[in-house]
Amino acid sequence: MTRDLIVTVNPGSSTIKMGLFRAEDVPLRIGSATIDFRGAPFALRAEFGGERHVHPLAAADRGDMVALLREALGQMARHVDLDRTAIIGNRVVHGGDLFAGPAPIGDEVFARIRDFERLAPLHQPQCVQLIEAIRRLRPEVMQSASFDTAFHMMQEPIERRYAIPRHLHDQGLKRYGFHGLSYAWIARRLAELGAGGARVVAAHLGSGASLCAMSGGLSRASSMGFSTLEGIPMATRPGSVDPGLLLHLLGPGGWSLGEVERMLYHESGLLGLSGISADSRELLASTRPEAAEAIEVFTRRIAGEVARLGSVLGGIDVLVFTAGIGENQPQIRAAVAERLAWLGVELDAAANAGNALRIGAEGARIDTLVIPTDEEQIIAEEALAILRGAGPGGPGRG
Ligand SMILES: Nc1ncnc2c1ncn2[C@@H]1O[C@H](COP(=O)(O)OP(=O)(O)O)[C@@H](O)[C@H]1O
Ligand SMILES: CC(=O)OP(=O)(O)O
Ligand SMILES: [Mg+2]
Repeated sequence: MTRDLIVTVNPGSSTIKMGLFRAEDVPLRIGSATIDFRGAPFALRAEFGGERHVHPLAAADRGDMVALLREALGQMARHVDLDRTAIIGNRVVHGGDLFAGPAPIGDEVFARIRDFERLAPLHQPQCVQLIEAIRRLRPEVMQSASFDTAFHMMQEPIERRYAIPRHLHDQGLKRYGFHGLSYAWIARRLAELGAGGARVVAAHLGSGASLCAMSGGLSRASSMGFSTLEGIPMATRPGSVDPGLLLHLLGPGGWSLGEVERMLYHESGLLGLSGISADSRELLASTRPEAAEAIEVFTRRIAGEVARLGSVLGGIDVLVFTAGIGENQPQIRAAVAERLAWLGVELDAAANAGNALRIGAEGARIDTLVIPTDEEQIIAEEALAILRGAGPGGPGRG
């Protein structure tokens, strides 16, 4: 049988997004499926050949990834023959400094991926469970890992330093940055649009959110650092907070480490600020002042980070919005743009309302773009490179 399919698996904080590609010279997407954890029962939203399907899933618990994945693959197999799968490409959020590119997942690489579980507790454990579940369900299929951190490894070393004692940096307590697969896609699209040489700040605003300064198609700085907590507020994460606040909770406040961790990963951000919802769509639809306040903190912090990243680049030519919120929420883009008018950001209201590619006003000093991200395409291409033995790899390949 010809094995001509690539399956991609992208575990995010609120969804697992899967892609199906035909292994041509450039992998061609033939379908998508998303396991959505927002709302019960869990559902698989799929699209094959332009047709959309919603399959409710019986599995009600993220804890049993084998059951969940078995069911999801079973539903997908109604649309496509999964026995033709040549490789499954996984998004792995944290690769530390060990992986500058994709790697085939053998025992050694898998062990290294597991070492980073504590550093990305919202993502890495789920990703480890998925890799294990695939090994159980499809042991004959090769798996590859595509790392969020890899794209940022080209940053100048000084960008990756915290102002803490040098020996801690040497132990790996440094800034890594995430959403690199998304930024790699954005960098490629910018090159296609003739903006490959521009000084760019890209804002990936999804459930997790970060910004990246890029020039020459490379990452120069990121708002996220050591873990997926730093930077701007997110759906349920606060972004940067004064570390003194955490010391206070852990000391005089009497909180346990687990309680602090839960607050930081699950109870803060838009959810914590509003007390209403982690979903920006619900906050924009709400008339409650707490909802407006949450959106305002979010947009102020995004604008502040754009300005900071601009200082790394020595100026900004292009501002890019991407991911769930960045691609679909004109009000949020408009509020950020308004705060950056002094820098030369100005939107065309109609283009912004229509989520157009070019949303900047004619003649504005900074071009503002909406570029839909495609992490799955990057994962599929890296998986194909691994399959063909051309991937750069990490330690202990295979
Ligand atoms: N039309 C939309 N479709 C999906 N998500 C949207 C839309 N509009 C806004 N969003 C926001 O985007 C977020 C999800 O973004 P996404 O990039 O898919 O996140 P993740 O990959 O982290 O799960 C949701 O929390 C929601 O608030
Ligand atoms: C790194 C991260 O926060 O990812 P996501 O936005 O997919 O949750
Ligand atoms: Mg995501």
